[in-house]
Amino acid sequence: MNIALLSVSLNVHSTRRIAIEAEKAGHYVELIDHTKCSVKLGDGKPKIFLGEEDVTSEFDAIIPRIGTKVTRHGSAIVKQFEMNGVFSTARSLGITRARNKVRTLQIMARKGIPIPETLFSINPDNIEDQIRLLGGPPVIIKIQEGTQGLGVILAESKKSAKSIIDTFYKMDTSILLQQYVEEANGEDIRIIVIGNKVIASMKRVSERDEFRSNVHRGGQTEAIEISAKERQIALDATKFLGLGVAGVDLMRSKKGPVLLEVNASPGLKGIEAATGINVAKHIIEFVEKNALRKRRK
Ligand SMILES: Nc1ncnc2c1ncn2[C@@H]1O[C@H](COP(=O)(O)OP(=O)(O)OP(=O)(O)O)[C@@H](O)[C@H]1O
Repeated sequence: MNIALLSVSLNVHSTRRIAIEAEKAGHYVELIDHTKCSVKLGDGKPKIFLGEEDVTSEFDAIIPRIGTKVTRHGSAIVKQFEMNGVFSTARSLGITRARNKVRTLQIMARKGIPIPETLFSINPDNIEDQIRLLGGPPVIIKIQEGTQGLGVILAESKKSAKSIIDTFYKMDTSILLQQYVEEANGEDIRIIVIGNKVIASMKRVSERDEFRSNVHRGGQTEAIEISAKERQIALDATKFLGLGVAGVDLMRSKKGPVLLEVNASPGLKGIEAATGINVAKHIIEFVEKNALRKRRK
């Protein structure tokens, strides 16, 4: 099978891992830098170009690994491959939904998936009311498009919460406010879902004097067993967003597990190291099953 890895570089660990497993399984795999792709619409079938090369009909499947800065363009390229009948491990709609924390939480709330109490607004006139609606400080303030824990702020007092929120509103930065899940103790859970199955799960534990458990913020990882409820939340969240492969983040709150967010291109380094599970191989097996099925239709 011919597989395109939509990523900016093979130097990205997860991209490289997937390429290695694809080659081991006997596939032809090519890195397609989506930032260098263009789509030509008009007469005839829409065409996708990598630079000057026409790559419209080169691939049976694509595996998107779209970075935060180019979500819109990246998902448009994914959409074009999809519309041309190529199997993708993530639908373009799923990529854009997952990238937007508010959108994700809106969908989850509608579907009855438990999430932390969350509020979004752009109004600087009633910040005190907004904090009160969340039960008062401490509150978490998140930049909507943040990643790796950057742009996630813990405001412990009303004074600091007000000044931070006010600053973001005045800067036109989209944020959301969230109840601080203190009892999670700086820990969260990452669950990898591939094709409606939980493949691996790990706990991330934050460093001392840090509430964010992201590996990029010094969090330590270990494999864990998850509960039946956590498993169901991960499977449902992935399905509701329309993703084939996802990294679902949960926290254990006193009300039970709550969903934090869903990643459409989850990193593989931490989870493979913590669990010893070959996640990249599972992704390729998922592609094999589904791309072949799509071709047979
Ligand atoms: N409401 C909350 N209460 C307590 N801790 C939180 C809350 N929200 C986030 N955290 C902590 O901050 C970390 C980063 O939050 P979040 O996952 O929302 O941000 P991110 O920057 O999008 O991360 P990622 O790189 O996983 O996409 C979480 O892993 C968790 O440890």
